[in-house]
Amino acid sequence: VTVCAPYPQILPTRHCPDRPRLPRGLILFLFAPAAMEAVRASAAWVASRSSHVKVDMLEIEKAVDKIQGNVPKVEWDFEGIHYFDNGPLTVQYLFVLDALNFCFWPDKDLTYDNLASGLKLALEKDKSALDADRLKNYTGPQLRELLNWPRPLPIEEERVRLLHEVGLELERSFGGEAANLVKSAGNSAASLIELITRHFPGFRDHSLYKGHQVFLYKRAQIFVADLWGAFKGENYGEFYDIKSITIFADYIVPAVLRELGILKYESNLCCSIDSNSEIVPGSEEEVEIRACSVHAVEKMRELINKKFGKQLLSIDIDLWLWSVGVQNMALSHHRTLSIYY
Ligand SMILES: Nc1nc2c(c(CN[C@H]3C=C[C@H](O)[C@@H]3O)cn2[C@@H]2O[C@H](COP(=O)(O)O)[C@@H](O)[C@H]2O)c(=O)[nH]1
Repeated sequence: VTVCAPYPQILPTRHCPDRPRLPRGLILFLFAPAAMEAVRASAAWVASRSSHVKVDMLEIEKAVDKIQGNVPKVEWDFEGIHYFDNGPLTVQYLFVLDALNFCFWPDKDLTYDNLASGLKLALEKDKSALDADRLKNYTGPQLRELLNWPRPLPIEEERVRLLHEVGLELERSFGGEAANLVKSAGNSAASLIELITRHFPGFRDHSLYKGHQVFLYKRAQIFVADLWGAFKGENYGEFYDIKSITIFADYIVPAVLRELGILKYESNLCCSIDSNSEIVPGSEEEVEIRACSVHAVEKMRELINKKFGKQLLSIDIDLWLWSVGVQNMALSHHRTLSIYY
C-alpha cells in the first residue's frame, strides 16, 4: 500500500522536536478507516435506540429471498447525464457536483439530473468553468446561469458559499485540483472521506442524537462512489477499500425502504411525510430516518453475502434502490432543508 501524500496540510500535527514524527500519509492510512467505522457504528447506535423509525429485519429477509440475493445491476450514469473525459477534469466535475448534490425538492421542477447535466453542459462550453479560481467567485445569479436554471436555486446562498469553500480550499491545499485531493488519498476510499471531511467543512454531514455524535457523510461518500462508478474502479476510481462505503442517506432511498416495508415509521411521522410537512433538521425523526436507512442496508448486504455467498457492496444496493426511487414519482419522501443531502 502506498502511503504517499504529496499535498501538505493533510493532518495538522504538532511538532515535538524530541519525538520521531510519523509521516502524514502514514497517519492518514492508520486512522482513516475510523471515519467509515464511525458511520456504520453510529447508524447502528441510532437504530438500536430509535423510537420514530424501526428497521424490520423480517422484511429484510423477505426482500432478500424475493430477489434470491440478486440485486439488479444498475450502471453508473444509467441516465446519460454526467460529464466524463477519463481525466482530471472529470474529477473536478464530480467534486463540484457532489458539493452541490443536496436538497432539490423545494423547487418541484428541479432534480439531481438538472444539476448533473447543467454542470456537464457548462463544462463542455467552457473547460475552465469549474477551475478553483472561478469557483471562489461565483454569485447566485452566475451559478443559476451556469446551470441554465431560470430562477433562484433552493438554499442558493449555501450553494454559493459551498462553491467558494471548495474553490478556496482546493487552491490552498491541492493546487486547485480535486484530482490532487484524490491522489493524496492513496487509493483508499476511507482516507479520501477523511481528507474531504477534514478540509471541507461543508462535507461534514453529522448530527447529535441523544447526546451522541452521528456521522453519515452522505456527499463525501457519494463522491467516492461517483469516482468508482465513472472510472470503473480504475485510475481515479481505484479504491482497495471500496467495501467500506455505506449507502448515501438521502431522501429517496429511505422512501424506497419504507415502501418495501423495511423501514416502519410511527404514525405521526407517517402523517408528516405523507402531508409533505417539513421535518426539522437535526430532529430525532430526521436522524432516525437517515441512520436507520444506512443500518437497514448494511443488514441487507450482510444477509445477501452470507446467505448467497456474494461480495456485494452497499453501493450496489444503493444505486438499485435510488434508481427505483427516482423512477417512482408517487413516492412521498421526507422533506428537510439541509445542505447535506
Ligand atoms: N442514495 C443516493 N442518493 C442520490 C444518488 C444520486 C445520484 N447518483 C448518481 C450516481 C450514479 C447514477 O447514475 C446517479 O446519477 C443523487 N442522490 C440524491 O437523491 C436526491 C435527489 O433526488 P431528486 O430530487 O429526485 O433528483 C438528493 O438527495 C441527491 O443527493 C445516488 O446515487 N444514491
